[in-house]
Amino acid sequence: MDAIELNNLHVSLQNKHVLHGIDLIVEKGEFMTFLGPSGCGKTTLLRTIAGLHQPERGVITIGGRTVAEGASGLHVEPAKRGLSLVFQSYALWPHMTVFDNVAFGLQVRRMPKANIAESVGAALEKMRIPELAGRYPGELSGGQQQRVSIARAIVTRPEILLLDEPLSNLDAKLRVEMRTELKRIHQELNTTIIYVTHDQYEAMSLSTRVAVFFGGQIVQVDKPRDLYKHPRTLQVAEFIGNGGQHLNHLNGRIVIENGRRILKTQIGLFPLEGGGLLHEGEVVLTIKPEEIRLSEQNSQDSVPAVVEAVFPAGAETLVQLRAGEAVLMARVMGESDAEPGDMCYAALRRERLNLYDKRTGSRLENLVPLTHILEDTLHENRLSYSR
Ligand SMILES: Nc1ncnc2c1ncn2[C@@H]1O[C@H](COP(=O)(O)OP(=O)(O)OP(=O)(O)O)[C@@H](O)[C@H]1O
Repeated sequence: MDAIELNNLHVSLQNKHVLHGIDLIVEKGEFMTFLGPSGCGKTTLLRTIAGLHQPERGVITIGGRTVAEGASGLHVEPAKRGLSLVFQSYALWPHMTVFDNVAFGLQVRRMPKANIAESVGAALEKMRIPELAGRYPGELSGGQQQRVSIARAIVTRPEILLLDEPLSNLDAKLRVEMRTELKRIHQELNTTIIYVTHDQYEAMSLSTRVAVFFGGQIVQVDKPRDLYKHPRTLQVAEFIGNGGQHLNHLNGRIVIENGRRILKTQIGLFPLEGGGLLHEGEVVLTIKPEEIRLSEQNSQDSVPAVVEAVFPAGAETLVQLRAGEAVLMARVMGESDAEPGDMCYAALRRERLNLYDKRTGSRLENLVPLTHILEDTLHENRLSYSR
């Protein structure tokens, strides 16, 4: 059974229409991340699932049970939805010890004292902080407080754990540490997790699937690697992976010549395979810097290039190339011995190129993979390409 099903959810807050028709199925045991820029509605959706907001339209089903319905006004209260919510701000009670903070939810449920002690002990153990039981929140570091807030959320053994940017108040080192902990907790508890973040790295490294939000809508739901390989829109492509930093964009045009569709770009001509966009039109070709390989050898998939600049950055080196009329950024692992002025070939991974309709920003899914570049037309192309 699916853990959560959202059907055509619309949510307004103080007369502001924040969520515009959300459809989503979260499967049992998933680690689903809501990813998107600030203000796109991720937290609002999380809180609506938790029962802190009521949708004006649409239906929320948790474990097969309808817990909210806009049309009828049905609203199951948060405590009866079988889920726990962890806030960015930890929200611990300062006047209570760690033990009492974690025990609170069990005391409310009138669990016998001995069982409470056992459950709290197990939750603190799971978060690797049993020695902190007697301390007050004010005596803890940010990372320790966040561990306590997660212990408090898992102590009731919820079916579903909702985490709202739980790592955003932690410093970089603690974030890495807690990310590892969250992955472990998910594997050990096998709980369904919904996680809100605007950090692509967190989303990619933790999730089984990622839902990408823009402007109150979900624009793509995919496994991290599929999202990375084939963002569905240009907007998503720019947001994913380094926030789109250095993503190479090439303007191009699809033309039909002798019954064949040809993509004309500043770096060459590409014959196209597949369906989609049957007419001629303006497109954008995106190439990730890590998918350009520098080579001394020419090949079917490479274009001649000149090194313009080299930017060593420790674990990787960015190499700026000029290919035809275009500037391309390539990312090379480790050090590179390339030097400005070097002639080389930029080999492209064809299956990783993405083509987008320039007008709508949508990916032309059926037009990839591209077949090899027509080398004999490169020269002609440079002369004839015009936007
Ligand atoms: N209580 C509220 N009343 C009115 N508008 C609100 C309220 N809460 C959020 N909003 C608005 O709803 C929109 C979505 O906010 P939300 O907090 O869900 O975004 P988010 O994607 O989680 O952003 P962030 O990453 O900054 O937390 C924003 O434009 C915000 O200003």
